[in-house]
Amino acid sequence: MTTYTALELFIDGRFLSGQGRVTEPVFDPATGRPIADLPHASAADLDAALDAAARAFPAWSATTASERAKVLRRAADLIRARIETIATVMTLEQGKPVAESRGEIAYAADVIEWYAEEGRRTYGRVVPSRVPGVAMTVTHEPVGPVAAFTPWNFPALTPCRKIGGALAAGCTLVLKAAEEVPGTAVEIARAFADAGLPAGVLNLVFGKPAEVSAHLIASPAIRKVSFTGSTAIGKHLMALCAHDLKRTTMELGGHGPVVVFDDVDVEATAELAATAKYRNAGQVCISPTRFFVQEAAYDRFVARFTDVAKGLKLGAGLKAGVQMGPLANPRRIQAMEAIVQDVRDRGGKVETGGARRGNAGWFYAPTVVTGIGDDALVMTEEPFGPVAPIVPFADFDEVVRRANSLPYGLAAYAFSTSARRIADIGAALKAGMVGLNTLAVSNPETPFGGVRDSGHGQEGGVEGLQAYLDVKFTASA
Ligand SMILES: NC(=O)c1ccc[n+]([C@@H]2O[C@H](COP(=O)([O-])OP(=O)(O)OC[C@H]3O[C@@H](n4cnc5c(N)ncnc54)[C@H](O)[C@@H]3O)[C@@H](O)[C@H]2O)c1
Repeated sequence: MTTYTALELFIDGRFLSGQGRVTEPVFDPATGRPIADLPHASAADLDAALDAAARAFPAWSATTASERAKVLRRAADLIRARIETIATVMTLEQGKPVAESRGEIAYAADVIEWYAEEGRRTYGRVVPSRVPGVAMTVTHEPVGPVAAFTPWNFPALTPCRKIGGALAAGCTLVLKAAEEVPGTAVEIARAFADAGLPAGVLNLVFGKPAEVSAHLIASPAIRKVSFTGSTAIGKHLMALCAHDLKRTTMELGGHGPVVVFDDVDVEATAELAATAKYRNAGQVCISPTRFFVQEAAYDRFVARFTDVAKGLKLGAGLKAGVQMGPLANPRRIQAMEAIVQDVRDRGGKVETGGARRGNAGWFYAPTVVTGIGDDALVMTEEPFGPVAPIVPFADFDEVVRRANSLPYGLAAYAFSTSARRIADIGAALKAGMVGLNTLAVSNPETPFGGVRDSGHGQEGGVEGLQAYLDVKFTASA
């Protein structure tokens, strides 16, 4: 019997159980059955978390960056030491293959460690003065208590990006993690508590998303909001933040174009693309999702991509050898059914998949669709699931126009052996992250974030730390 974890809130340094609180069930997406009850924070709990974050802020922001780094590094080490436990919890609640869970958790620990180090390098600068006798400096100060909202697709990495950046900068945090995947967030909070993080610096709450976000963002204590999720909710939260001009980081949806020119090794590129597309069952904001393949390479690309899709082993993520798990919630199943029905209604072709798999759980077959125009739903709406549209193109200018035609701008990719062409398309693609002859665009050291409807602000890299810092110019005579 595989064990899950005790679900609790974490407020002002204390773990609080569901006793006396409203709860909601958490499901195993591989079976569709409930595995635990999640306590919701009451309004009083949310106020306690806000109060704790506000009270802890003066002392935590005054702690030296190197002292903060020690706590962060200890938390990263504890997360690494507990990787098997946390990976099991994550796979049980989210569904992804346990090898993917392990990889994500190791990466999350690296992110915390990176922020610990980078926090010690927030130097500011001395500016050559125009006014004799007046010294001019630019320094950075933590923005204040932060409210953060994380989704269900990366239950460890996304919270750790926000926790790492905020804490390293000297901010305190109230985190509302996704209700689908609370166990991983609780395990992360335990690692920070065990690492000696002072009470109130990190608080973890759950509840009805709309109610919790409205409550937290309305608090004058909160000075910054960091959200990862859909564009529609991001816009809604920004409107709430406008009231008292809270700073925001918005990491929203994307629909990553992949442009494949006909001079590449077609089969190898198709294998790479398909493997990346179906990772985490396609529930990745930087997934390669709109495949534009030059005409001469098109048929071979579709054939090899489809072979990879057909060969993937589906199943519960804890089973050995499983390459793709279930979708994280039934909403994604409905979304896949709607976009594939739209393909059929338009006379498009389903090369493989196009249906649910199995009698239990939320499995959807790895799917490839062709024969559609750029106005098909699957081409205009982020699939956020295992459905891959592949369409042909003729020339450079045409494909640039089509790849840039959506309001999104998170990740974009291109493959060619021509150095000139790859440089040209890299410059032409409108996105916050561009992969040229690679699909790997996420590292702790590099900025992660989008443009236009994909949001603004970065997590990761120097920029990810600056997101939690205000700038102060001082002139001193
Ligand atoms: N950028 C990402 O990494 C990412 C991750 C997960 C989901 N998404 C987007 O979400 C869509 C599907 O996910 P969904 O069905 O959960 O969509 P959704 O829009 O209902 O929710 C997206 C996320 O926001 C949270 N949320 C919803 N309403 C909220 C509110 N009022 N205040 C604060 N948080 C709120 C949810 O708990 C969830 O984690 C996808 O199509 C994708 O665009 C993006």
